[in-house]
Amino acid sequence: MKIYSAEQLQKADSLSIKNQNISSTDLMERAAGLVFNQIHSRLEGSDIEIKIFCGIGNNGGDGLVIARMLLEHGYKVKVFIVNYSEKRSRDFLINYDRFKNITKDWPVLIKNQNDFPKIEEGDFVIDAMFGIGLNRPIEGWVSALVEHINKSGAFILSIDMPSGLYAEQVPGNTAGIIKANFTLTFQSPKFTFFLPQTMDYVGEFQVLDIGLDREFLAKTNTNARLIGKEQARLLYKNRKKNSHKGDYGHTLIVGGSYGKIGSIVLSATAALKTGAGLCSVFSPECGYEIIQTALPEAMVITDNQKKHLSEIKIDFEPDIICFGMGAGTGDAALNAFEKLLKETKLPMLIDADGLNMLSKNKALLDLLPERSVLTPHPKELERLIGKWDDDNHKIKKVQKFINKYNVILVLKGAHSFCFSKEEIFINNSGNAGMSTAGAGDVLSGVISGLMSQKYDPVIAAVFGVYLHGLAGDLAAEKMGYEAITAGEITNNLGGAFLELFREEENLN
Ligand SMILES: NC(=O)C1=CN([C@@H]2O[C@H](COP(=O)(O)OP(=O)(O)OC[C@H]3O[C@@H](n4cnc5c(N)ncnc54)[C@H](O)[C@@H]3O)[C@@H](O)[C@H]2O)[C@@H](O)CC1
Ligand SMILES: [K+]
Repeated sequence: MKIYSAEQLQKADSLSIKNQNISSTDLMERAAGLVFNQIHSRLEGSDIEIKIFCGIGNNGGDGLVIARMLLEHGYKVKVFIVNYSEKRSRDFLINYDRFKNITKDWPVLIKNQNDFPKIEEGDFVIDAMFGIGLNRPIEGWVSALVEHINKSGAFILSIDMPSGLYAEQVPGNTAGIIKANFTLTFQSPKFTFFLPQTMDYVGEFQVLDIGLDREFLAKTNTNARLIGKEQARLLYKNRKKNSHKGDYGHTLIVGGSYGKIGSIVLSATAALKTGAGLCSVFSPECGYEIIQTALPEAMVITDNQKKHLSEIKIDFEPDIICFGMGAGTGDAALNAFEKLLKETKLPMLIDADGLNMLSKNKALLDLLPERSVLTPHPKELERLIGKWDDDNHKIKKVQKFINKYNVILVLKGAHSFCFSKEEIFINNSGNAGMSTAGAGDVLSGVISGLMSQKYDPVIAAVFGVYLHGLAGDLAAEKMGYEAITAGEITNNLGGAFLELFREEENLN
């Protein structure tokens, strides 16, 4: 799903009005109608009082239409107009009058702190103060009102976006942003819904398709795209009936050190469970029995050194080399890595201590084979590219880095971001139970397994991250978050492939 910018959505908005021969008021009615349906289907006529805070632009206009529809369906509604300026939008004014025409309980104007209403824990609040039109931080008493709402303990539903949040940029100051429990957003999720600094303001979100101009949306390129099941399914490559293990490639996993052999076992298992035809593991000598016992399907080659890597000698050509898990960053391992980089042109995935070695010796970055995949978590990224001021700055730095070294970078997080030169792919699978030791090793194995099957490195990264998250979601369904271990993610990879093609039950 493409993630459009506020500017693109505004353009789509005006084009739709022109091409569909409707007024902007009609479009507002349509958008608000979809919000009403969602609320109505959940509240089912409940007699709870709904407090709606409307701004004076079109987000506020949406709020007024929702208020009218709720009132017409018998809900108890109290509308407050956050009257921060006299520049009311045309559609706000039209809907202000329409609302006043159907009730004697007219909206209450809030003009300063003295007008704040009482909001209690358990209240239901709709936030329709600001949407994509916000172009500067919320200040003064409006910011105090946001705090007042946030502190109330009420359930907060934001319309289009939490008021105070921008669509693309992290605000300099996070005071004055609504902390929503749920956000119903129009046409496209907004980029800030996925950034670590701002995602917590959004709560859960749902996208409502308000039918903006299809042609414009289809031909408009976006900087970022959200990857859910529908998008991931399209990335899957069928296995042919007439095939053998050689058709699915040979993954070589290189890493491990004394006490950290488990990491490469996890990666190798995940590569095989993702469909690699063959998998070899290169480890220090101490890994030999452990790997052969834990994973009889893998072949094992060992270093001359017992406890750490020192020289990576192999007498075959794998399809992908996955390097770094549990390898440590000692001089011997660093030399072995440097020699490997100098000698190979094979596609590579670099993870964990492989990334730390690159950070320790930046000259090695120039030796990376083209379109290698790097999979850092935030700390590893910071070592690699240096500190950043905020999430937008971080993204700019990553983009500069991947262009300079011609690599693909997966930044792991609650929503992992896959950076390619062309686009950012934001992953929408996975859960907090996956924050567990070894989950990253499994991810490297999954992506390597796909690369060995000749998935393009960008697709392998995007698809691998999605599958890994989906396997974690399946694990969570069976055992809850806390009991998920890295091995459980791997155990659910098969289920994740099946889940990709399971049709959702249509309850409508
Ligand atoms: N673009 C679309 O696709 C559609 C938009 N709709 C609604 O319209 C919203 C956008 O409406 P608007 O463009 O009127 O803008 P908003 O309602 O988001 O903001 C109101 C106005 O306040 C002013 N403003 C910005 N920052 C301010 C600040 N810090 N303090 C005081 N005033 C400030 C701006 O001039 C802006 O026009 C969307 O978020 C959505 O809710 C829907 O009605 C349906 C279709
Ligand atoms: K809002």
